[in-house]
Amino acid sequence: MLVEMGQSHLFRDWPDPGVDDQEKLAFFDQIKLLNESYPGGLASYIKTARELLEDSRLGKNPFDGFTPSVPTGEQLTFGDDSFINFEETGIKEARKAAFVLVAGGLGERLGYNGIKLALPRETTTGKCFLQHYIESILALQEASCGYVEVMCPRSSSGGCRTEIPLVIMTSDDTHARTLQVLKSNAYFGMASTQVILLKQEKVACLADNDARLALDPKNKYRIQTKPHGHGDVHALLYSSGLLKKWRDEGLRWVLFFQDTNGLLFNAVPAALGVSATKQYHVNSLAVPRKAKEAIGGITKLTHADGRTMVINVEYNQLDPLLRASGYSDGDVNCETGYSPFPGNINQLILELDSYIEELSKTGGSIKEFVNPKYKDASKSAFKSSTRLECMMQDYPKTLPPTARVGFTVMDTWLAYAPVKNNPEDAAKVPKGNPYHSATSGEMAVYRANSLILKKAGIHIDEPVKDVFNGQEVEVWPRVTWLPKWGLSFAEVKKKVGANCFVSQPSTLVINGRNIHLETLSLNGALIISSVDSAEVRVEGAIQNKGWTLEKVDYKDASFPEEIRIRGFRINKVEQLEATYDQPGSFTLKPQ
Ligand SMILES: O=c1ccn([C@@H]2O[C@H](COP(=O)(O)OP(=O)(O)O[C@H]3OC[C@@H](O)[C@H](O)[C@H]3O)[C@@H](O)[C@H]2O)c(=O)[nH]1
Ligand SMILES: [Mg+2]
Repeated sequence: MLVEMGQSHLFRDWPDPGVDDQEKLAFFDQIKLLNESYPGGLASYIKTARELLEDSRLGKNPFDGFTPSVPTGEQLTFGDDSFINFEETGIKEARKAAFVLVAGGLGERLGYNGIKLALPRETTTGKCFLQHYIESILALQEASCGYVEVMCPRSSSGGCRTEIPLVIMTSDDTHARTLQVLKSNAYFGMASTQVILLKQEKVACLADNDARLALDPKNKYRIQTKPHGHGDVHALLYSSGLLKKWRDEGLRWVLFFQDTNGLLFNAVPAALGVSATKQYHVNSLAVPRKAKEAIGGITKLTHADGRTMVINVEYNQLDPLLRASGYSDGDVNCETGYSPFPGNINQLILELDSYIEELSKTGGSIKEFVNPKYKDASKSAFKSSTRLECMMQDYPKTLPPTARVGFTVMDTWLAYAPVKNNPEDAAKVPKGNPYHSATSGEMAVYRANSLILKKAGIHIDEPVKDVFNGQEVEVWPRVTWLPKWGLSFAEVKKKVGANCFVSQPSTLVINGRNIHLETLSLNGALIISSVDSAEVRVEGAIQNKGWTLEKVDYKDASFPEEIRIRGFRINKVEQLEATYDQPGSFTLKPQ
């Protein structure tokens, strides 16, 4: 096959039989793996690569024949009646959902040495993204089962058996460390069988326009490989057999999400509610997008022949597409101060039946692209080897016109704060655009929680502006809570009274389910923990020196990397710590 596919250069320098035989056999083991892990095998990979490389060489526009325009979608406003209704519907549906986390990426832009899932989402509690995700899914599971028990009380005797599956797609770069974090933390409270790891394989690198495979510079008996992109998740899910198993178990939805968005679960219940209400086959979550922000734009594409689709146009392709379509300024903000195209946050909700139907046709393969960096304008040679890539959000590209494809826009403060950029690059982001750094990711958690409490009626001080690692951010009170404390806005409202106050320098950690803030006035730090069977009312004024933020320079190697990249550490000067580990009713009333 390799010879037929024009790959004889791979063997050209091989010594005679008897020399390096083990290495030669290992070469064929690798070929076998590359062949098996690609839909249609290596021959198909090479054939597609030739076509895409030729298109790239000719400078063909991948959107040739399509005209972009701004699509209309569902716009949600946090906290209004429709939002609250969507959240309630979403929580009911959650027990019919499976979650899929794509976490095979290296995070090259962030440059962190560990896996991104193990990074703290915020450093007040120090809980990592993975723990927060798992606790959020468990909270959804319990809340969703609560509805079942109310609807059919007989099932309550044996408790709710639903376990919402969590699939994590890993790669050789992340697999072992992801498994290790899960195992050493008892899967953060999930059953170990509830979490399924699927490892994506890398794909062969291409050395030239003829799609000759590139040899590993360090080993002439190995082919160089690189990641194929998060689009692999569809083929992996399909070949794993999980989708059909889920369908047989009565599941209806598959929710895809990415490694470092600390706000995502603020948006999940309502977004799922939109999918269920509108019966969307595909629902993409979006936020208002700043021009040139490194997030894809959701775009309506209309072909000359009348076909239309609503699809993500990746951030590096939006500007050229707009320029080629008569928008001479390209990717710019409109009068609202935002790009007219909603920004894709790559949280997709797919309806399971139609997903299986589509994958039965495609096997899960996703439209690929190639992005070679040429040596010069002749486009005859590459600076370094390239490979085919694919993106999970390109899934709708092959759907029939009858498919119900929609999107849901929410506020950025509520739904999106990824950690993708290292401090140096973040500080260079155009003014007014989000930093997407560890600093902004953590500050966004405090801001969102503060704003949610504020909307629920608590008086919260205005934030102060401060600069960490060269990035100016708003610093709100450091408020965090367990997902099961405030899974939805309705839930938060039930637990806070109108006469509460939290000052700007304060820290409030809510570590329990049934904690009611009745008349709390906080100026300092309060860490309150309780078991589920304890009901705690918090009343009165709490005043102490609290927890302060101290600046840390990202170049200061005396601090651990996860602290340096955010530019501050928390100095725990003084706090009131209250723990309720017995069932019963309690009141915390310091004065
Ligand atoms: O091969 C890969 C590459 C990436 N990934 C995962 O995919 C997720 C996204 O990766 P990146 O953070 O590199 O993605 P990007 O920032 O380039 O863009 C992505 O997020 C923002 C959206 O607006 C873009 O449309 C989307 O492509 C991460 O969770 C990463 O771990 C894989 O699982 N495998
Ligand atoms: Mg990337």
